[in-house]
Amino acid sequence: MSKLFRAVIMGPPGSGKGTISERIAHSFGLKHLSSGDFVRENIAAKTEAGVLAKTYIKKGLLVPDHVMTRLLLPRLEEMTKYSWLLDGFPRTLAQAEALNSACDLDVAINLNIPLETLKERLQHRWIHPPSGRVYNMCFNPPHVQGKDDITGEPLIQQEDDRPEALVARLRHYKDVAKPVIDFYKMTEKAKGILYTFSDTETDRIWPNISTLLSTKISTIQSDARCASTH
Ligand SMILES: Nc1nc2c(ncn2[C@H]2C[C@H](O)[C@@H](COP(=O)(O)OP(=O)(O)OP(=O)(O)O)O2)c(=O)[nH]1
Ligand SMILES: Nc1ncnc2c1ncn2[C@@H]1O[C@H](COP(=O)(O)OP(=O)(O)O)[C@@H](O)[C@H]1O
Repeated sequence: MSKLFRAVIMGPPGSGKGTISERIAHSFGLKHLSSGDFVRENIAAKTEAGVLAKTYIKKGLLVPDHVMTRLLLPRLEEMTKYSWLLDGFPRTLAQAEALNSACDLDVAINLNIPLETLKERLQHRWIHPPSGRVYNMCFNPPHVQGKDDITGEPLIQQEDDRPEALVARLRHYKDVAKPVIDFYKMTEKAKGILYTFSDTETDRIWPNISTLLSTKISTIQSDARCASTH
């Protein structure tokens, strides 16, 4: 049986995690797990964690680590038979440590995108909340302006995508993300899996990520074949 492949993708708001995660899931057959989707599912299901998470999200805050970890780790338990890409978790050092003790990661992708690019992108981002589909008037516009391609339902712009809200979000992101990046650079078990990609265009970053994952996944599968023949 080929060894499973596990990866996380990290980056500031607007850096292209969702966009690139979809391409990775499609190209490599990995399950795309989004922490934001898990949060929304729990809110919709009115679970204890969901009700608590909602109070933080309404204030534009991150959900506390113990709530997020309690919400996410059991979901990963259900995925032990799958290769997956986790998007939106970890966002803090405590989350990175909890994930590291729960499972072995093969790759941690870090997107390093300039502030001006993030502002530009988020000003033109429109989403279809029920499905989470993401559009951008400059990058991947909907067929009909303001309407979701699949359902025709209205698209919205998120409150915290406004330029003035973004500055605060980015400052907070920088504060919490640096210890996570250092964790993947230095921790014995985790180090050596961090790959950072810096550019302003997803279409230039994508070939490099695709090459990295092709190499990593084929190495894991050939190692698994060798192990099974010995
Ligand atoms: N102009 C342009 N827009 C892009 C590019 N890549 C992605 N976008 C668009 C898609 C979205 O409307 C917006 C942000 O992309 P994503 O939603 O994939 O970013 P991410 O998931 O990191 O944001 P989040 O953390 O959910 O706020 O920018 C690009 O290379 N050029
Ligand atoms: N790993 C996480 N740790 C803490 N809060 C999280 C995490 N992932 C998602 N959330 C919460 O859920 C909200 C929605 O997440 P997401 O859909 O990824 O949107 P965004 O990150 O762009 O705000 C976040 O704003 C945050 O409050």
